[in-house]
Amino acid sequence: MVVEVMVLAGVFNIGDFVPALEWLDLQGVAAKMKRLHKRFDAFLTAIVEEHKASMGKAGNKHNDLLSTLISLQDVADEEGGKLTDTEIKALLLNMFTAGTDTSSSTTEWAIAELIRHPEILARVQEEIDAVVGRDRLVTELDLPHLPYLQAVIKETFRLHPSTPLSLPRIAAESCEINGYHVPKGTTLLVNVWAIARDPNTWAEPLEFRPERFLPGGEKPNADVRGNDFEVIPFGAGRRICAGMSLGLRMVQFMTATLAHAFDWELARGLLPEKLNMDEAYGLTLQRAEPLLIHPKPRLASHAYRASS
Ligand code: HEM
Repeated sequence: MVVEVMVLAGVFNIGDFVPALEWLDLQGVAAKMKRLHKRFDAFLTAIVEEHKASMGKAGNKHNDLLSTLISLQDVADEEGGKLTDTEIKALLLNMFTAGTDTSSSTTEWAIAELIRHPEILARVQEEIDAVVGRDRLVTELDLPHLPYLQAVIKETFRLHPSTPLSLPRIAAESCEINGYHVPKGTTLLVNVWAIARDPNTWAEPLEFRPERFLPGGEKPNADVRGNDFEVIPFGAGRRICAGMSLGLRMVQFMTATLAHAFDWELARGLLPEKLNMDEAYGLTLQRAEPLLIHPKPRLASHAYRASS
Protein backbone atom coordinates (compact mmCIF):
# COMPACT_ATOMS: atom_id res chain seq x y z
CA MET A 1 0.00 0.00 0.00
CA VAL A 2 2.89 2.39 0.77
CA VAL A 3 4.35 1.88 -2.71
CA GLU A 4 0.85 2.42 -4.21
CA VAL A 5 0.64 5.78 -2.38
CA MET A 6 4.06 6.81 -3.70
CA VAL A 7 3.27 5.78 -7.28
CA LEU A 8 -0.12 7.56 -7.29
CA ALA A 9 1.26 10.68 -5.58
CA GLY A 10 3.90 10.94 -8.29
CA VAL A 11 1.53 10.70 -11.28
CA PHE A 12 1.58 13.71 -13.61
CA ASN A 13 -1.99 14.71 -12.81
CA ILE A 14 -3.47 17.06 -15.43
CA GLY A 15 -5.89 18.56 -12.88
CA ASP A 16 -2.93 19.81 -10.78
CA PHE A 17 -1.65 21.87 -13.71
CA VAL A 18 -4.97 22.95 -15.29
CA PRO A 19 -7.19 23.66 -12.26
CA ALA A 20 -10.29 24.14 -14.46
CA LEU A 21 -10.07 20.43 -15.34
CA GLU A 22 -9.46 19.19 -11.81
CA TRP A 23 -13.10 18.21 -11.15
CA LEU A 24 -13.10 15.90 -14.20
CA ASP A 25 -10.34 13.72 -12.66
CA LEU A 26 -9.37 12.76 -16.21
CA GLN A 27 -6.87 10.03 -15.25
CA GLY A 28 -8.90 8.76 -12.30
CA VAL A 29 -6.08 9.68 -9.88
CA ALA A 30 -8.37 11.21 -7.23
CA ALA A 31 -10.76 8.23 -7.42
CA LYS A 32 -7.88 5.77 -7.00
CA MET A 33 -6.49 7.82 -4.08
CA LYS A 34 -9.91 7.76 -2.37
CA ARG A 35 -10.16 3.96 -2.74
CA LEU A 36 -6.62 3.57 -1.41
CA HIS A 37 -7.44 5.89 1.50
CA LYS A 38 -10.37 3.63 2.46
CA ARG A 39 -8.13 0.54 2.47
CA PHE A 40 -5.40 2.28 4.45
CA ASP A 41 -7.93 3.70 6.92
CA ALA A 42 -9.45 0.23 7.51
CA PHE A 43 -5.95 -1.17 8.10
CA LEU A 44 -5.03 1.59 10.60
CA THR A 45 -8.42 1.43 12.36
CA ALA A 46 -7.88 -2.30 12.92
CA ILE A 47 -4.42 -1.66 14.42
CA VAL A 48 -5.74 1.03 16.80
CA GLU A 49 -8.79 -1.05 17.82
CA GLU A 50 -6.73 -4.21 18.42
CA HIS A 51 -4.29 -2.23 20.53
CA LYS A 52 -7.04 -0.65 22.60
CA ALA A 53 -8.62 -4.07 23.19
CA SER A 54 -5.36 -5.66 24.32
CA MET A 55 -4.53 -2.65 26.53
CA GLY A 56 -7.86 -3.20 28.30
CA LYS A 57 -6.95 -6.78 29.27
CA ALA A 58 -5.61 -7.24 32.79
CA GLY A 59 -1.89 -8.07 32.99
CA ASN A 60 -1.11 -6.71 29.53
CA LYS A 61 1.69 -4.16 29.74
CA HIS A 62 2.39 -1.88 26.78
CA ASN A 63 5.11 0.69 26.49
CA ASP A 64 5.19 1.27 22.76
CA LEU A 65 4.45 4.41 20.75
CA LEU A 66 0.83 3.53 19.96
CA SER A 67 -0.14 2.74 23.55
CA THR A 68 1.46 6.02 24.67
CA LEU A 69 -0.62 7.90 22.09
CA ILE A 70 -3.79 6.05 23.10
CA SER A 71 -3.23 6.80 26.78
CA LEU A 72 -2.69 10.48 25.89
CA GLN A 73 -6.28 10.55 24.59
CA ASP A 74 -7.43 10.94 28.20
CA VAL A 75 -5.28 14.05 28.73
CA ALA A 76 -6.53 17.43 27.51
CA ASP A 77 -4.07 20.03 26.21
CA GLU A 78 -4.01 23.68 27.40
CA GLU A 79 -7.00 24.52 25.19
CA GLY A 80 -9.00 21.49 26.32
CA GLY A 81 -8.39 19.55 23.08
CA LYS A 82 -7.80 15.80 23.18
CA LEU A 83 -6.00 13.57 20.70
CA THR A 84 -8.57 11.91 18.42
CA ASP A 85 -8.40 8.50 16.70
CA THR A 86 -8.16 10.31 13.36
CA GLU A 87 -5.08 12.25 14.55
CA ILE A 88 -3.44 9.04 15.78
CA LYS A 89 -4.17 7.33 12.46
CA ALA A 90 -2.78 10.34 10.57
CA LEU A 91 0.44 10.10 12.56
CA LEU A 92 0.72 6.36 11.88
CA LEU A 93 0.02 6.98 8.19
CA ASN A 94 2.78 9.61 8.19
CA MET A 95 5.25 7.17 9.68
CA PHE A 96 4.29 4.36 7.29
CA THR A 97 4.40 6.46 4.14
CA ALA A 98 7.25 8.89 4.93
CA GLY A 99 9.35 6.53 7.00
CA THR A 100 9.46 3.08 5.38
CA ASP A 101 9.85 3.23 1.61
CA THR A 102 12.31 6.15 1.74
CA SER A 103 14.80 4.29 3.95
CA SER A 104 14.38 0.88 2.30
CA SER A 105 14.72 2.17 -1.28
CA THR A 106 17.86 4.18 -0.38
CA THR A 107 19.39 1.05 1.15
CA GLU A 108 18.51 -0.90 -1.99
CA TRP A 109 20.30 1.75 -4.11
CA ALA A 110 23.32 1.65 -1.76
CA ILE A 111 23.65 -2.14 -2.07
CA ALA A 112 23.19 -1.92 -5.86
CA GLU A 113 26.03 0.64 -6.05
CA LEU A 114 28.26 -1.56 -3.86
CA ILE A 115 27.61 -4.53 -6.11
CA ARG A 116 28.41 -2.46 -9.18
CA HIS A 117 31.63 -1.31 -7.51
CA PRO A 118 33.22 -4.41 -5.92
CA GLU A 119 36.33 -2.42 -4.90
CA ILE A 120 34.16 -0.04 -2.85
CA LEU A 121 32.28 -2.97 -1.26
CA ALA A 122 35.63 -4.57 -0.36
CA ARG A 123 36.77 -1.31 1.30
CA VAL A 124 33.50 -1.03 3.27
CA GLN A 125 33.87 -4.65 4.44
CA GLU A 126 37.52 -4.07 5.38
CA GLU A 127 36.60 -1.02 7.44
CA ILE A 128 33.78 -2.79 9.27
CA ASP A 129 35.89 -5.93 9.86
CA ALA A 130 38.59 -3.75 11.46
CA VAL A 131 36.11 -2.07 13.82
CA VAL A 132 33.61 -4.87 14.49
CA GLY A 133 35.45 -8.10 13.64
CA ARG A 134 33.71 -11.18 12.28
CA ASP A 135 32.28 -12.54 15.52
CA ARG A 136 29.33 -10.24 15.90
CA LEU A 137 26.97 -8.05 13.90
CA VAL A 138 27.32 -4.28 13.54
CA THR A 139 25.52 -2.23 16.19
CA GLU A 140 24.37 1.37 16.14
CA LEU A 141 27.31 2.30 18.38
CA ASP A 142 29.77 1.23 15.66
CA LEU A 143 28.42 3.70 13.08
CA PRO A 144 30.40 6.80 14.18
CA HIS A 145 33.61 4.75 13.77
CA LEU A 146 32.91 3.95 10.10
CA PRO A 147 33.81 7.12 8.11
CA TYR A 148 34.13 5.33 4.76
CA LEU A 149 30.70 3.74 5.15
CA GLN A 150 29.27 7.18 5.96
CA ALA A 151 30.84 8.58 2.78
CA VAL A 152 29.24 5.72 0.81
CA ILE A 153 25.84 6.59 2.29
CA LYS A 154 26.27 10.31 1.48
CA GLU A 155 27.19 9.43 -2.10
CA THR A 156 24.11 7.18 -2.31
CA PHE A 157 21.88 10.01 -1.07
CA ARG A 158 23.49 12.35 -3.61
CA LEU A 159 22.84 10.15 -6.64
CA HIS A 160 19.63 8.49 -5.45
CA PRO A 161 17.66 10.90 -3.22
CA SER A 162 14.52 9.00 -2.23
CA THR A 163 12.22 12.02 -2.83
CA PRO A 164 13.82 13.50 -5.97
CA LEU A 165 11.49 16.52 -6.12
CA SER A 166 11.25 16.80 -2.34
CA LEU A 167 7.63 17.36 -1.25
CA PRO A 168 5.37 19.94 -2.93
CA ARG A 169 5.14 23.15 -0.87
CA ILE A 170 2.78 26.13 -1.38
CA ALA A 171 4.02 29.73 -1.06
CA ALA A 172 2.08 31.26 1.86
CA GLU A 173 2.96 34.78 0.63
CA SER A 174 4.14 36.28 -2.66
CA CYS A 175 7.92 36.58 -2.71
CA GLU A 176 10.94 36.98 -4.94
CA ILE A 177 13.72 34.37 -5.13
CA ASN A 178 16.81 34.96 -7.29
CA GLY A 179 14.88 37.50 -9.36
CA TYR A 180 11.90 35.19 -9.92
CA HIS A 181 8.52 36.43 -8.71
CA VAL A 182 6.64 33.65 -6.88
CA PRO A 183 2.94 34.55 -6.45
CA LYS A 184 1.12 33.54 -3.27
CA GLY A 185 -0.43 30.07 -3.60
CA THR A 186 2.15 28.76 -6.09
CA THR A 187 3.06 25.09 -5.71
CA LEU A 188 6.85 24.77 -5.49
CA LEU A 189 9.00 21.72 -6.06
CA VAL A 190 12.75 21.66 -5.36
CA ASN A 191 14.61 19.37 -7.75
CA VAL A 192 17.07 17.92 -5.24
CA TRP A 193 17.96 15.17 -7.74
CA ALA A 194 19.22 17.68 -10.34
CA ILE A 195 20.98 19.91 -7.78
CA ALA A 196 23.05 16.94 -6.60
CA ARG A 197 24.10 16.13 -10.19
CA ASP A 198 24.98 19.68 -11.24
CA PRO A 199 28.31 19.54 -13.16
CA ASN A 200 29.07 23.11 -11.99
CA THR A 201 29.16 21.83 -8.42
CA TRP A 202 30.31 18.23 -8.71
CA ALA A 203 33.24 16.74 -10.63
CA GLU A 204 31.99 13.91 -12.88
CA PRO A 205 28.64 14.02 -11.12
CA LEU A 206 27.30 10.74 -12.52
CA GLU A 207 30.19 8.70 -11.06
CA PHE A 208 29.64 6.92 -7.74
CA ARG A 209 32.66 8.18 -5.82
CA PRO A 210 32.39 8.19 -1.98
CA GLU A 211 35.91 9.69 -1.71
CA ARG A 212 34.40 13.09 -2.58
CA PHE A 213 33.17 13.28 0.99
CA LEU A 214 36.46 12.22 2.63
CA PRO A 215 39.41 14.43 3.63
CA GLY A 216 41.29 15.40 0.45
CA GLY A 217 38.13 14.93 -1.66
CA GLU A 218 36.17 17.73 -3.37
CA LYS A 219 33.56 18.12 -0.57
CA PRO A 220 35.12 16.72 2.60
CA ASN A 221 32.83 18.65 4.91
CA ALA A 222 29.56 18.43 2.99
CA ASP A 223 26.77 16.82 4.94
CA VAL A 224 23.30 15.64 3.92
CA ARG A 225 21.41 17.17 6.86
CA GLY A 226 20.16 20.31 5.17
CA ASN A 227 23.01 22.77 5.70
CA ASP A 228 24.88 22.16 2.44
CA PHE A 229 22.43 23.01 -0.30
CA GLU A 230 24.30 21.08 -2.99
CA VAL A 231 23.08 17.82 -1.44
CA ILE A 232 19.73 17.99 0.39
CA PRO A 233 18.01 14.58 0.25
CA PHE A 234 16.05 15.44 3.42
CA GLY A 235 15.11 18.94 2.27
CA ALA A 236 16.21 21.98 4.26
CA GLY A 237 14.88 24.73 6.48
CA ARG A 238 11.77 24.85 8.62
CA ARG A 239 10.00 21.95 6.89
CA ILE A 240 13.01 19.65 6.67
CA CYS A 241 12.27 15.92 7.03
CA ALA A 242 10.88 15.26 10.52
CA GLY A 243 12.45 11.78 10.59
CA MET A 244 15.90 12.74 9.30
CA SER A 245 17.97 11.32 12.19
CA LEU A 246 16.04 8.06 12.18
CA GLY A 247 16.09 7.76 8.37
CA LEU A 248 19.81 8.48 8.10
CA ARG A 249 20.68 6.05 10.86
CA MET A 250 18.44 3.32 9.45
CA VAL A 251 20.09 3.55 6.02
CA GLN A 252 23.60 3.55 7.55
CA PHE A 253 22.76 0.66 9.86
CA MET A 254 20.99 -1.53 7.28
CA THR A 255 23.67 -0.98 4.64
CA ALA A 256 26.49 -1.64 7.13
CA THR A 257 24.81 -4.84 8.35
CA LEU A 258 24.12 -6.19 4.86
CA ALA A 259 27.63 -5.37 3.59
CA HIS A 260 29.35 -6.79 6.67
CA ALA A 261 27.30 -9.94 7.14
CA PHE A 262 27.21 -11.14 3.53
CA ASP A 263 28.99 -11.25 0.23
CA TRP A 264 26.52 -10.69 -2.57
CA GLU A 265 26.01 -12.27 -5.97
CA LEU A 266 23.59 -11.06 -8.59
CA ALA A 267 20.79 -13.50 -9.47
CA ARG A 268 20.97 -15.50 -12.71
CA GLY A 269 24.73 -14.93 -13.05
CA LEU A 270 24.29 -11.30 -14.11
CA LEU A 271 27.55 -9.34 -14.29
CA PRO A 272 27.78 -6.25 -12.00
CA GLU A 273 28.45 -3.93 -14.94
CA LYS A 274 25.21 -5.13 -16.60
CA LEU A 275 23.03 -4.30 -13.56
CA ASN A 276 20.09 -2.13 -14.64
CA MET A 277 20.24 1.17 -12.70
CA ASP A 278 17.15 2.76 -14.31
CA GLU A 279 14.73 4.68 -12.13
CA ALA A 280 10.95 4.16 -11.99
CA TYR A 281 8.48 7.06 -12.01
CA GLY A 282 6.81 8.08 -8.73
CA LEU A 283 7.02 10.40 -5.72
CA THR A 284 9.85 8.28 -4.34
CA LEU A 285 12.81 7.11 -6.35
CA GLN A 286 12.30 3.38 -6.81
CA ARG A 287 14.46 1.14 -8.94
CA ALA A 288 12.80 0.27 -12.25
CA GLU A 289 13.85 -3.34 -11.64
CA PRO A 290 14.02 -4.61 -8.06
CA LEU A 291 17.48 -5.78 -6.99
CA LEU A 292 17.70 -9.61 -7.07
CA ILE A 293 20.76 -10.85 -5.19
CA HIS A 294 21.98 -13.94 -3.33
CA PRO A 295 23.66 -13.56 0.08
CA LYS A 296 26.71 -15.63 1.09
CA PRO A 297 27.48 -15.50 4.83
CA ARG A 298 30.95 -14.17 5.68
CA LEU A 299 30.85 -14.04 9.52
CA ALA A 300 31.31 -16.72 12.18
CA SER A 301 28.06 -18.73 12.32
CA HIS A 302 27.27 -17.74 15.94
CA ALA A 303 27.23 -14.07 14.89
CA TYR A 304 23.94 -14.65 13.04
CA ARG A 305 22.09 -16.02 16.09
CA ALA A 306 19.49 -13.56 17.35
CA SER A 307 20.46 -12.18 20.75
CA SER A 308 17.70 -12.25 23.37
C1 HEM B 1 15.99 7.94 3.86
C2 HEM B 1 15.07 8.42 4.62
C3 HEM B 1 14.25 9.68 4.36
C4 HEM B 1 14.38 10.65 3.39
C5 HEM B 1 15.41 10.73 2.26
C6 HEM B 1 13.33 11.64 3.63
C7 HEM B 1 13.14 12.77 2.86
C8 HEM B 1 12.20 13.75 3.14
C9 HEM B 1 12.04 14.98 2.40
C10 HEM B 1 12.87 15.41 1.19
C11 HEM B 1 11.04 15.68 2.96
C12 HEM B 1 10.51 17.05 2.50
C13 HEM B 1 11.34 18.15 3.17
C14 HEM B 1 11.11 19.53 2.58
O1 HEM B 1 10.04 19.81 2.05
O2 HEM B 1 12.06 20.35 2.66
C15 HEM B 1 10.53 14.88 4.07
C16 HEM B 1 9.50 15.27 4.90
C17 HEM B 1 9.03 14.50 5.94
N1 HEM B 1 9.55 13.29 6.39
FE1 HEM B 1 11.12 12.31 5.61
N2 HEM B 1 12.61 11.24 4.72
C18 HEM B 1 13.14 10.06 5.20
C19 HEM B 1 12.72 9.34 6.31
C20 HEM B 1 11.70 9.71 7.15
C21 HEM B 1 11.31 8.99 8.34
C22 HEM B 1 12.01 7.74 8.88
C23 HEM B 1 10.22 9.66 8.86
C24 HEM B 1 9.38 9.36 10.08
C25 HEM B 1 9.44 8.28 10.81
C26 HEM B 1 9.96 10.81 8.00
C27 HEM B 1 8.96 11.72 8.19
C28 HEM B 1 8.79 12.87 7.46
C29 HEM B 1 7.73 13.85 7.71
C30 HEM B 1 6.66 13.76 8.80
C31 HEM B 1 7.89 14.87 6.76
C32 HEM B 1 7.05 16.13 6.60
C33 HEM B 1 7.70 17.23 7.42
C34 HEM B 1 6.92 18.56 7.32
O3 HEM B 1 6.15 18.74 6.39
O4 HEM B 1 7.12 19.41 8.21
N3 HEM B 1 10.88 10.80 6.97
N4 HEM B 1 11.28 13.73 4.17
